[in-house]
Amino acid sequence: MFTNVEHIGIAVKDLSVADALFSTLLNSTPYKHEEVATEGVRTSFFKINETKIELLEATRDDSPIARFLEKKGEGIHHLAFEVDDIRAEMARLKAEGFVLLNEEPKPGADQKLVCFLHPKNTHGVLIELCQSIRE
Ligand SMILES: CC[C@H](C(=O)O)C(=O)SCCNC(=O)CCNC(=O)[C@H](O)C(C)(C)COP(=O)(O)OP(=O)(O)OC[C@H]1O[C@@H](n2cnc3c(N)ncnc32)[C@H](O)[C@@H]1OP(=O)(O)O
Ligand SMILES: [Co+2]
Repeated sequence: MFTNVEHIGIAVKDLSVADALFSTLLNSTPYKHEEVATEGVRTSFFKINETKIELLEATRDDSPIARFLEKKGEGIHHLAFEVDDIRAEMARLKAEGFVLLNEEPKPGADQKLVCFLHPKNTHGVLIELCQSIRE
């Protein structure tokens, strides 16, 4: 089951520059910085009540974020939803014809298992499914 919007992912060229802007904008500071080497990204997370913003900078030229920036420039990169059972949702969505970009849940940032759906089947929006990893 989809339970809530978990975060909005924003691709940025320079994380420290974007951190400063979003800190001023939100009158807040990031609660976490985390590198996810498997994705070739460095992230910064802001939280306002239950709303999370994930800023993403590429750490490698072959990172999805690097390619996105190359093609589209900075901007909203993906919409992440929290799910209660990522494997069940992946099987359900695959059966419904959505294209899973990873066949197995993979480690994400902020203590999550994640899966991405190809934007060609979701009206041009890259969708991420996130399930919290129980401590
Ligand atoms: C996991 C850590 C963290 C977390 O929250 O835990 C993250 O969120 S990490 C985020 C970075 N990782 C990913 O995005 C993984 C999933 N993404 C991919 O597999 C690729 O980026 C993919 C398949 C979406 C696009 O791959 P690529 O850029 O190599 O292909 P193309 O350039 O040919 O793009 C194909 C087609 O899709 C359009 N596109 C690409 N990225 C996006 C996007 N973010 N939103 C919407 N559309 C996107 C691109 O423009 C092409 O469309 P076309 O009409 O053919 O030009
Ligand atoms: Co994300």
